[in-house]
Amino acid sequence: MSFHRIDLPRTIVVGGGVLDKAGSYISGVAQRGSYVLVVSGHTVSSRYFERLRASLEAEGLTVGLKIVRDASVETAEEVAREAAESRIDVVAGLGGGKSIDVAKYASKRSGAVFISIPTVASHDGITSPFSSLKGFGKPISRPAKAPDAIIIDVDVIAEAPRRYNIAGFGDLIGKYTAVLDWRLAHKLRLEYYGEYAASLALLSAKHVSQYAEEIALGTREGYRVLLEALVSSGVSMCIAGSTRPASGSEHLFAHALHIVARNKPLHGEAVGVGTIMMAYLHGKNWRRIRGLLKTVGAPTNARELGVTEDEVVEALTIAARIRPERYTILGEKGLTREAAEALARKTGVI
Ligand SMILES: NC(=O)C1=CN([C@@H]2O[C@H](COP(=O)(O)OP(=O)(O)OC[C@H]3O[C@@H](n4cnc5c(N)ncnc54)[C@H](OP(=O)(O)O)[C@@H]3O)[C@@H](O)[C@H]2O)C=CC1
Ligand SMILES: O=C(CO)COP(=O)(O)O
Ligand SMILES: [Zn+2]
Repeated sequence: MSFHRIDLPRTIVVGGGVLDKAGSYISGVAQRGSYVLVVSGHTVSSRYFERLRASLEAEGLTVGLKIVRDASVETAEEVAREAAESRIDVVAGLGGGKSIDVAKYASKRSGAVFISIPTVASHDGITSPFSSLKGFGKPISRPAKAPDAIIIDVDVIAEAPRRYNIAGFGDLIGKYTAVLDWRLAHKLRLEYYGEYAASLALLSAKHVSQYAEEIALGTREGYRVLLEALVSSGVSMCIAGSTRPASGSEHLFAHALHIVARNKPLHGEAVGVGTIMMAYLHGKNWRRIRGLLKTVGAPTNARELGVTEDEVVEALTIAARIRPERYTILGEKGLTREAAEALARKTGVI
């Protein structure tokens, strides 16, 4: 049997106000005197960094801050270099997917402990052992490491703009088609397929679908369900050893749209709309996917995404070329312009 290694997150703390006790929760992975580099964005660091710093310093840790604007390969390499040169013991990602991906990559490259502290429920990179970076004209997924600790303050998540938290629902709905694509690649290309990882990813999509109305209301219960599902979808990537269970043709569309769109939608928003169209191509109930997205108030068409019809069609035609090694329902050559336009019209995306 071929070698397959699974690294899982070690400690997960979820609850109200846990940001102020972060230092005590990471004492198992970082000793007193350790140097912690917090990687964060402008908005998030101005709101939450001082609270995090106080809680870490209270446990005898030394704390620094690195503000990042993007999750490009260049930024991730720069932070990794700084972390290695300054002999950082712990890298903590505080923020959305961008900050967490850069921190995760830097911790892997520098050999530091990695702490994931999401401030929005917008993506499942919270737990995944991969960093999705932008570079060389297209997105790339780099192996990084599963978090040594994840600290999720539900009060912070509840304060985040609703649009970001609803995007997390879109990222999760994407697992319906991601898993279909993975099975297809297994059948047509004999690609490794793990039933357990696939089932776990699918479970996260089903779980949030069942609670769509609760999530729409923005209740504590709704956030709890959303966060549980994001964490377990990330675990499915740990188990699979790739992002396959969580990323298929709907993600290729989202990545392509990120490249061509002038106004870039959120990752999870684009994934949600991609899922409607890819479910149609798979012969599945795409109207149900659209209905679920509508229930939570997520975008379901180009106008709501803030992109043009032409950008949607363009993204559909280049999607298969974004990651040629990842076989999906889009096939090897992808869609012609005519087929792309017909698909987007048929599903009401344009
Ligand atoms: N590694 C993986 O497996 C995965 C990675 N991803 C990646 O994650 C990214 C998507 O993540 P997403 O979070 O949508 O995007 P970003 O991290 O790009 O954006 C999040 C935005 O929300 C702001 N923000 C975060 N928290 C708060 C808060 N509490 N209050 C107010 N504003 C807040 C941030 O501000 P600021 O930055 O200014 O602080 C930032 O502008 C994509 O690059 C995607 O590829 C997605 C899924 C899985
Ligand atoms: O977004 C992801 C899973 O939700 C990660 O997938 P990618 O490999 O497409 O970057
Ligand atoms: Zn995603």
